[in-house]
Amino acid sequence: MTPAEIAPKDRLIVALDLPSVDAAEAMINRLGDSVTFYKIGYRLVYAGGLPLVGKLADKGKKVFLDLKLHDIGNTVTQGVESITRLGATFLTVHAYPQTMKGAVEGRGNSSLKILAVTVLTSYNDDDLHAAGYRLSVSELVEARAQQAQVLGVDGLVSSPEEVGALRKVVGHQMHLVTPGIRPAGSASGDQKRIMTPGRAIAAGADYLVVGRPVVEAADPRATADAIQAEIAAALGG
Ligand SMILES: O=c1ccn([C@@H]2O[C@H](COP(=O)(O)O)[C@@H](O)[C@H]2O)c(=O)[nH]1
Repeated sequence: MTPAEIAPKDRLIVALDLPSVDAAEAMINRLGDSVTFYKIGYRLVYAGGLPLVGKLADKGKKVFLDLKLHDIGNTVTQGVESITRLGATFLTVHAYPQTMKGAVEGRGNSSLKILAVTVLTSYNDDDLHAAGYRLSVSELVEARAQQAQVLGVDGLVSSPEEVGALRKVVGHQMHLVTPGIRPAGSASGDQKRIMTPGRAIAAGADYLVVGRPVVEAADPRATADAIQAEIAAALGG
């Protein structure tokens, strides 16, 4: 599927960052048919949520498994080989060359897509420097994107701020997936590189990941519907 063919509704990925499988299932029921794509990350996986990947896939939902793997290449390859059997659509790894190479090998010809996390959206230039990097966020994101593309990675996770530049680097062959999304007026929390849903789509993002603004909303379904309407409007729909 080319980016232009992705339906507006399917571009919203709701992060199920909830404390238990029961809480996640309750949220999925509340969101009903308004949300088609979910992200499962550390919080839910370590609370016993991994089987939800298959359950959601069986219900026709897509799942982004946000495990952000990073280890020696052989271990990553073997881990990803196991993950190909779970039914997820996307899996994240950190954008280090050995890690990305191992993940692409492990994914093989399966339908699982590997996304490389370029620079976490909670980091700014000062945070990168404090972690020992000499490059700015935008320089490191672009360098890692180039490496990811050469290694055969399927997509990139970045903030929406980098999406315009990334399109010039990787064209339309890679999925661009952006957390750091904040509807106007919502709290940024620990996110430092943020954009509204409409601006992120206009910048060229394929998929938007939204957690707290939806799952902590008084009315999660109405919030998800409003984000999808903003996405459709930005696409000219
Ligand atoms: O760079 C990254 C990579 C992953 N994430 C994840 O996305 C969601 C965002 O949640 P919000 O509540 O909307 O901030 C969360 O699960 C992160 O682990 C990211 O934020 N930035």
